[in-house]
Amino acid sequence: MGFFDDLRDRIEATDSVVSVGLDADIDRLPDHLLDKDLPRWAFNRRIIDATHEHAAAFKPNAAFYEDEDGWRSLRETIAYAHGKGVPVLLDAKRADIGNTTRKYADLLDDADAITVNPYMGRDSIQPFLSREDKGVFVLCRTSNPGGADLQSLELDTGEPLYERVAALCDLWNEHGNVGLVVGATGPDELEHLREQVPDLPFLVPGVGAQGGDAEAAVEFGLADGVGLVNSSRGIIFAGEDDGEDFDKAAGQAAKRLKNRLNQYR
Ligand SMILES: O=c1ccn([C@@H]2O[C@H](COP(=O)(O)O)[C@@H](O)[C@H]2O)c(=O)[nH]1
Repeated sequence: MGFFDDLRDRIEATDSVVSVGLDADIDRLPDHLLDKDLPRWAFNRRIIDATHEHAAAFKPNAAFYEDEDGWRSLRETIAYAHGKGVPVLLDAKRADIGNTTRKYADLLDDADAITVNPYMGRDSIQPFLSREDKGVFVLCRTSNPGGADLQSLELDTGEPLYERVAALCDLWNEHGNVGLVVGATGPDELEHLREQVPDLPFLVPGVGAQGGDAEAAVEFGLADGVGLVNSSRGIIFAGEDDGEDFDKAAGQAAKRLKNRLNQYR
């Protein structure tokens, strides 16, 4: 079974396409966790306990773990999520010359899927693509305000660059393990891309804190029912205070998002 088969099973089991983003920003963790050995791990464990029944996947962003304690926290987090039966997508946005990417691809020894950057071309992500049982989500049309600066540049064929990325990803999808990252903040682009590549599942970030379009995320993000709609801060920092109940607030937020998205499935 490949990543997207596992994801389909998980979506069916939880009746959810929610990706819970584990962006465990050390500066936003409740004070009472800061004296723990690994505060980010302590935080994530409680978030996972509170949200896993609503989570089709967990998506830690590597940026929040890139120090010694961070990597230990991330490894514990991934193992714990797996213990709950939840796939883990590492949002790392990696790629480099092939020799270097071969090392980056070791990240997939722990995680089930990864986000990658396509702008160095196929060889720069080939070591990820070759991991047939792992998912590879390629940045296509990102959710940030500057996403259009390069991604929407018109090529000599008249198509925007992000459409060329999507077309290439369709070609590179030899093992059925490729998806695209397309932000919920660009519903028109989501719609065009779904028409262009009907078989590629999307990871759709940008609902929640970034104010993206949840209906479009679901309508166009899923390929034959498979895809992920991510919220990070809107779930894990849903608790407004610094109190003990931060995990309860996260569980409620994950359930609310699941129900909201399910209206459109
Ligand atoms: O286009 C993109 C690609 C990745 N992201 C990442 O998703 C989460 C979104 O967090 P929120 O708190 O829900 O805004 C975060 O890890 C981003 O780096 C994205 O937002 N857009």
